[in-house]
Amino acid sequence: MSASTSKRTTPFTPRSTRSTERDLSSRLARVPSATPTLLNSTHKKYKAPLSTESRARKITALPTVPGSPSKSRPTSRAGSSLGAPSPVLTPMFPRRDDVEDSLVDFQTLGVDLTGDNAGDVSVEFVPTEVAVDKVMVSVRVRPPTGHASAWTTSTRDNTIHPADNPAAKFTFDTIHTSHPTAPLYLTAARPHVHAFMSGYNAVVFAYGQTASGKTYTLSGTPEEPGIIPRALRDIFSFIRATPTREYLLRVSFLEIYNETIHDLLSGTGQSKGVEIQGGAGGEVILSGLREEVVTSLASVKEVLKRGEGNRRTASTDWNERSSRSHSVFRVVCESRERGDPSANEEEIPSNGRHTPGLNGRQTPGGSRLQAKGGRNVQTSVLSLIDLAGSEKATSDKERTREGRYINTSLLTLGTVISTLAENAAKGKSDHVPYRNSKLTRMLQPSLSGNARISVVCTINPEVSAVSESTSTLQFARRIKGVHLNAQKKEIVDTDALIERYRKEIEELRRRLEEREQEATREVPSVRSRRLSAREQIDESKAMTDLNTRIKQLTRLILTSQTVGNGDDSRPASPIKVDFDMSPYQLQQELLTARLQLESQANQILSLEATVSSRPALSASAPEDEKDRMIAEQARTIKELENVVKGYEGEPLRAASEDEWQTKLDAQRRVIEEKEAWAAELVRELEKEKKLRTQLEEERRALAAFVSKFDSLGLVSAASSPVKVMPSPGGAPAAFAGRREARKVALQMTGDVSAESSPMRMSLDMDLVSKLGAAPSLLEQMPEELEEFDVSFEAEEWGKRKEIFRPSSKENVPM
Ligand SMILES: Nc1ncnc2c1ncn2[C@@H]1O[C@H](COP(=O)(O)OP(=O)(O)OP(=O)(O)O)[C@@H](O)[C@H]1O
Repeated sequence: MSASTSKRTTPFTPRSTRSTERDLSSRLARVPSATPTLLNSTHKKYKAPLSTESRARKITALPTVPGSPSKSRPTSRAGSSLGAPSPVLTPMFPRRDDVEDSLVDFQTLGVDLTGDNAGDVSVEFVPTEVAVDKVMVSVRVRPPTGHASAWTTSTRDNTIHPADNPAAKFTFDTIHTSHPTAPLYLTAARPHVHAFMSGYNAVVFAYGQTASGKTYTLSGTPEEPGIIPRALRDIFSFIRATPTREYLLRVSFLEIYNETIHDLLSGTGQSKGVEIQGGAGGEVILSGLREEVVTSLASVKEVLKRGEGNRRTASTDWNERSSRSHSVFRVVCESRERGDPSANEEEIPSNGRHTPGLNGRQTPGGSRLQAKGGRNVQTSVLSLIDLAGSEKATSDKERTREGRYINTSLLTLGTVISTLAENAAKGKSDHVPYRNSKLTRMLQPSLSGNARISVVCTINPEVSAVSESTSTLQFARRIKGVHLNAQKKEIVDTDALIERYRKEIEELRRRLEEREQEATREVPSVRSRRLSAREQIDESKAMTDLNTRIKQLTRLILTSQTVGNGDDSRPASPIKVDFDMSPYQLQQELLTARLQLESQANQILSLEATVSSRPALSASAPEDEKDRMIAEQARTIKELENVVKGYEGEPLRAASEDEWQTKLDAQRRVIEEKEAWAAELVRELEKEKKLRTQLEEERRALAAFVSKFDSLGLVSAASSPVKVMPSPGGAPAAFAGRREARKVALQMTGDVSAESSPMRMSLDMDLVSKLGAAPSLLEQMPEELEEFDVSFEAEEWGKRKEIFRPSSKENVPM
């Protein structure tokens, strides 16, 4: 959709003062695009689609726009009456070859038009029928705004001609020039709606230049409802007035935009696109198109509103809200005769239980449902089409592109109509180019003759639009020449939804009956002992599900007794409250009920657990046995209370104290053992400390001794004639040499035993480092011996005397 293209807000609101538009809006807000799927999802066992979307996928041949009844299905005897005129209705118009003479005077329809022209067309159904072999053509001239109309009309002889050219006269079935749509509806659409309800396919479409009033005619406004809302009201009136039949209605809404079909009910962005496929016998199948079952005027209005909201409209040079697509609102009606109209088969007891077969009552559905293979089902389709208007190129590029698609498809429609008219007039069978556009392809079965067709050609009264209006009138005249031969489709159709629902209801009732019989076979007390609470809940849930499903399906099938009267706000009976609910609301109700059931089931389970934890005592046990058990329970409770309160003197408490004392003693023993171990550790630690102190003292004494000894050694070395020369080992080697010399000297004096001298210990570097004592003498030497002269005469280096004094931080050169 182009950026400038907007969604159309619904132009349709019921006019009735009792209608609840707010109520409808709130319903709409809660209805998702795929409501029937939700509903199905909760009924896995007993499901049947309430929407035929899924059905379309399964059987691929939706009964959409059925063509000739040449389907390879068995036809009943009644099927042989295909194409025969309805025995109930008498043709209102004589068959005439001269289409110009085949005019309709709505005054003869027996409908009072002096009253309400806007909303409630009728409450009572009045059978009418139109000429069946010709397209009904009506012209509606939009009331002029400001200046005089460029056209002169006569509603007496239904003629129209340009105001300045009386010779160029056109004659049609009816001419309308007024604001109200009711007169137009009564003549141009109502007979077709009735034909549709009687089993014929019907098409009503509006054709005309842009801004000439097509949408106004089809959809209308809240004040002036158009053909679609009026037709829907009439459909429900028809059902109410026909007690001999039962009906199933489903609707779909699509648009053809830029030669692509979009499903207006599938929600924005969700549409996968609808494809046209050929079916058996010239049928056209719209695969992927969603159909929704409707059960009341309110529910169908909700669908209409949803679809209208999804239509593409935009402001153009000529129309502020121009339709940029062809829209098709389709109603499919399946109907069949009822067995005994006086018996209200749909009535279900308010408790939701329907126990047919019990107490000698009749089998569910009565004898009519016993017939194997079902009965004749009539299927017909009503298509209400708002075509996009032909237009010239506009200032907007996107609008021009759309306009080109619109004009092309309208041109194809014109060509198809011309060919058909020519074929009919001259008895030819020239190729008809249906496939040149989606619109004509989709309308092929209807345009081929198998539908009652009514066209409303809308005219813009402006002088500037005369040539476009003339072209519209020429199209209208051409289409009058198309020959129709609509046939009723009445066959034994096991695929028909109404038949499938009936069968499912039958099956569900049988299952329900079986369960109920099984439940009542056993004595309730025996049964409750045999089944656990959970199983009983499951059983009851399954029965409730069956009942709910039966009710839902039953409500989808409409009869004169069950269908609402079209009043949105005041249901006629408690059951009809549900009739006004959308499938989504029903689904929500079901979910809520299920949640309640679930929570009740949990409560029952917990109660069951409580009961099972109690001592088994049957209700029939002797009284003294009961008393004994009660007394025992009371004693236990008292003992427990005593323990809690710390009451003394009771044997129970004494036993408990002994137990705790034993535990306490054991704990004490553990603590004592741990304390002894800790004391041992402390003692060991003290020992270690002492040893460390002793070693530290020895180290200090040794350091002092070594220092003193070294100083003595150096003095004697200085006085010695032997010169100390740098050796290749460096200072460490020199010290090692001196140490050896000192050792020898000490041994010679005999003052100190080499074995017992602390020096030996201090020289044991490994031990010192292990004890963490001060570094060895060698390591300490640079700092501690600073006052001593440790310089060397470096005679070898450059043959000159030089004092080499290493810094305290540097290593002695090697
Ligand atoms: N018979 C009528 N009485 C009163 N107002 C009308 C009538 N017909 C059309 N109008 C008004 O004329 C305007 C254009 O009408 P509408 O939108 O129905 O035209 P359209 O043919 O559908 O145009 P498009 O093809 O561009 O969608 C609207 O404002 C509508 O209310």
